Amino acid sequence: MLTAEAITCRYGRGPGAVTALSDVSLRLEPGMRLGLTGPSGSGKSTLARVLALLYAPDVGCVIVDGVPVPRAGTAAPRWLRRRVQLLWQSPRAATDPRATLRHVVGEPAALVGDDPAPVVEHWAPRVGLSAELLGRHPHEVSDGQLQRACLARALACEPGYLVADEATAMLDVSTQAALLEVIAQVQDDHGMGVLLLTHDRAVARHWCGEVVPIDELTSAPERG
Ligand SMILES: Nc1ncnc2c1ncn2[C@@H]1O[C@H](COP(=O)(O)OP(=O)(O)OP(=O)(O)O)[C@@H](O)[C@H]1O
Repeated sequence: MLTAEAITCRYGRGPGAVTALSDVSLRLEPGMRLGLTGPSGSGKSTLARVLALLYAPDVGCVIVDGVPVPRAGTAAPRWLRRRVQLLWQSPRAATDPRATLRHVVGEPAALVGDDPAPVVEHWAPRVGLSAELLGRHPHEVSDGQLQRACLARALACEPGYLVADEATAMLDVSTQAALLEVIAQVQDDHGMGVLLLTHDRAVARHWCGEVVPIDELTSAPERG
């Protein structure tokens, strides 16, 4: 289970500080498909980053499979960070423009000193990336193709939980459906929990077993 317990997250200090999340609690079970909806600025990306252990909250804690994540100042161990993978809204911001898609997909294996080739061979076809596309750089592929590479990279970590932050928002309807179908298939095979954060309630309702508006978990962002 991936748990956020009473998370409060602020940006800045003093009178200009923004409270992006206030006392948010959430549970994501393995195999669950949970949709979290909210308008722009409601704190979705902040929550996504807290859950993916990229931001330490000011108050509260994240618990991954029963293991509380260390507070700010102490890096969470790599195995814990790999358990929760984040699929970003913008694949271009999440990839090195100099890396080929093959390197993007193989990155998690390379980082731990494993041979990336078998990992790429396994995951690229699953997300619909051909060998020819794998040889291209981000500027030589479409957003949808690059997001497929980012999805393969996330899945190559064999995460227990996938947090998708507006991950299909920039894609056309058919590419969006294809990507969600890949996630659904991998979820069926591996039982990972998926949190879909989106402003699009129709997509969330169509795809998720349960949909919760973020303002039911938190107060709206406020000054101070
Ligand atoms: N680095 C930052 N510094 C200061 N304020 C920030 C920062 N990042 C986000 N915020 C503020 O925190 C609040 C929540 O932002 P967040 O990006 O989490 O919302 P969101 O729901 O993901 O929005 P969007 O859908 O537009 O990405 C907003 O008021 C935003 O302006």
